[in-house]
Amino acid sequence: MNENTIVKAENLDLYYGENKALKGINIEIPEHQITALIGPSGCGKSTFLRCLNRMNDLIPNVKITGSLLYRGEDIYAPGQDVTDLRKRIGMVFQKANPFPMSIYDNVAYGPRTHGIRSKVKLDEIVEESLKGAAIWDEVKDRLKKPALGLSGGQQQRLCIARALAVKPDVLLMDESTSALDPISTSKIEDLATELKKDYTIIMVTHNMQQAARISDKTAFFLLGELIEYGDTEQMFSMPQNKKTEDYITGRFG
Ligand SMILES: Nc1ncnc2c1ncn2[C@@H]1O[C@H](COP(=O)(O)OP(=O)(O)OP(=O)(O)O)[C@@H](O)[C@H]1O
Repeated sequence: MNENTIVKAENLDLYYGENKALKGINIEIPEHQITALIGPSGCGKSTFLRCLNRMNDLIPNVKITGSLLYRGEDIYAPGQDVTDLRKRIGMVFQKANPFPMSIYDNVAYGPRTHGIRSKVKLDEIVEESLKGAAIWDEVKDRLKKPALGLSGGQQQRLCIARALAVKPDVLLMDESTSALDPISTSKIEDLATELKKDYTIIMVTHNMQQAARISDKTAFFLLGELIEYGDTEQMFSMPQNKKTEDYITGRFG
């Protein structure tokens, strides 16, 4: 295993009932980089992402075989503490999903769940997380106002702040900009680039330009298989596989 590998899958298969959605995935994802997962609809990108913090546990009839390691630790080990795993591997979804409560309480929610009660400490975490998500200046005077009153782009950055508040190690982003306008998208892209200093980011995107713009590594999935994985620059300039080339040049997908 490379020394900077944070996530490693070996022969990972996933079945939804009879349907095999991931087929023998082998990948080593490095820390402090942005890894983009690309591929046509239904090829298994979100399924793979959800394996990493065991979001698939919530779906009935899922069977997983092979191995999936996070910092050398088996994500699917019987004794795995899933709450703790999800604290370390946080997720931001496609659609912003703030809780129907104040901006402050949205961000303080995770730390409170993990037992932090001190107001001074919570104030500090809320400010730090909102700054980390590049939304502090826009909301600092309305922290007690409902989060649902924010614009879509602001709500998504709030969700990123909420994810950062529990100090995760890895941030999973599932098409987190697909519902946003170009300005909000560009803010979140800048943010992701900024955040990789402190976090590892693994993102699903349908936007090829986005993958090319901000990711360091790209993984191309097709029908449940990982077809090609490597440095983004190399993949977009000189793909090794004909199927990758066809996809990134827009010949299918
Ligand atoms: N909850 C589920 N139950 C059963 N099958 C599912 C479930 N979620 C996904 N699948 C199936 O698994 C396969 C992969 O789906 P997945 O959502 O991972 O693809 P994707 O590449 O993320 O697609 P998209 O880009 O459209 O989000 C598809 O055949 C899909 O129908």
